[in-house]
Amino acid sequence: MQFVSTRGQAPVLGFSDAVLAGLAADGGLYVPRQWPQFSTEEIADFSGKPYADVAFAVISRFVGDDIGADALKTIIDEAYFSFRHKSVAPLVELEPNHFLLELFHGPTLAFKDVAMQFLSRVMDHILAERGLRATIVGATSGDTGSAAIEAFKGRDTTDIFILHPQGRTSPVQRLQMSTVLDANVHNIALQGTFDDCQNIVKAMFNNHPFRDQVRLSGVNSINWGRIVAQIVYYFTAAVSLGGPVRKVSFTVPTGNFGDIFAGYAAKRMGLPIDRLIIATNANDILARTLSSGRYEMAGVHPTISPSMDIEISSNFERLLFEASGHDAKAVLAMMDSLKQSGGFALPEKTIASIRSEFSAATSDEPMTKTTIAKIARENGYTLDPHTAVGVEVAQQLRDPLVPMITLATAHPAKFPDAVKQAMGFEPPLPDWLADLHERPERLSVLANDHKAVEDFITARTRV
Ligand SMILES: Cc1ncc(COP(=O)(O)O)c(C=O)c1O
Ligand SMILES: N[C@@H](CCOP(=O)(O)O)C(=O)O
Repeated sequence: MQFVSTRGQAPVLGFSDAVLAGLAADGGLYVPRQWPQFSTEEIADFSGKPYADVAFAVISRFVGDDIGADALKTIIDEAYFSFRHKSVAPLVELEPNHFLLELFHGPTLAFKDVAMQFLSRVMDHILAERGLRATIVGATSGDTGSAAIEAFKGRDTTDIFILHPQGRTSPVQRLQMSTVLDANVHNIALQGTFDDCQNIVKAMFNNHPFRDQVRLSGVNSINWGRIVAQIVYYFTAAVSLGGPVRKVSFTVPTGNFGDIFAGYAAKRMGLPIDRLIIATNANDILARTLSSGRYEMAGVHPTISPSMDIEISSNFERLLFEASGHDAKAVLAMMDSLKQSGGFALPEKTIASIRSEFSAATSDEPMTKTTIAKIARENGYTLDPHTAVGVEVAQQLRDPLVPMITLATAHPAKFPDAVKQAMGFEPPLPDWLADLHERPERLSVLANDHKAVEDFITARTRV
């Protein structure tokens, strides 16, 4: 399997090299040159199989010969062993023909665990085989960081540096990161927004001498190794509702577009999906783009769903590449315009292609709070604020005849203040995190300055 950059100017890589690279050398994102295909019979055969077996079937198509089948199987089995639900990603019926895909049964209570538990083991395997160490960086609005730190803590092959926007995560999210005191873990509270954190991460990848010196690698969904693991649950969910014979739709609370892009990938691989619905919070750049055909930055506002407070939606670049028929020149022009002027117009054919598969809508702050309260009252289910954005949008746009699966991306206990505002009480943390607020913290506050972050990393990495 070969991976190409969305900007067309970086070397074509195999799976292991694409995973270690994170971001392509030309600033683009790696995507498979061709989508592996599953026949209707192969998809039907996933029915009733353990999650790890479906994961192996899907992921091995992308890995090719880069990792032996036995080693890959062990990596996948170990990755999902730590999940507290035997199905890993169970479906719960919320209302007739509307289901929640619970993705928060991993160690840090968010969907990021599904990919991160896999990615840390794959990276460890590749680095150990090559006798190398790497410096891992990541930008987080809260969940990627905690999942990455949990997955990489204590590993011999990596030092991990996670940037979060100071004061803009929930306290539980911050503590899940800053109370991990392993020597290879470094938390940076950046004086800026999530987009500032992400820009610094991308700038470090684009600083080639620095990138080579510290052997930089990334854990955000710009890394194909994240997306590949997220494709799996689209298959397991659809199959348990009658797929591939019956089409289903998905609504995905969206920020960086990694999760919904994984759904798009599943569709390209043969999974019959009717609509992919992008659910945005008040930071609605993607909903505006679908309706106007222009991607236009307008400033990020803090919301009660902070993990989606994002305006530079990185993986949208992957969709632009696909929807423009792999036109890397057109993607480069759009990304240049975004950098220069904060926006770009999508070519008519590209936006038409996107609209043929995706819809989008917004749940603003009052709507999200009302949805949390209403679903608790009428359905007896406590939603986290990100999932509530998804549920509200699914209810706005769904076709009642097509099963709708809304991705439940986090556990409500990660966002106690938001849930309390809506319902009047705080959902309790699970037992293993009950003393989180008493644990000692370690983090470093840094200015929103690319050079300061590079200096911090250079002084601490053990590559
Ligand atoms: C709880 C939660 N929901 C939704 C999202 C949005 O997912 P994505 O960035 O893949 O679009 C995030 C952050 O990524 C998140 O942490
Ligand atoms: N919401 C994310 C932002 C980063 O997204 P990623 O999927 O690209 O890692 C977070 O929780 O950090």
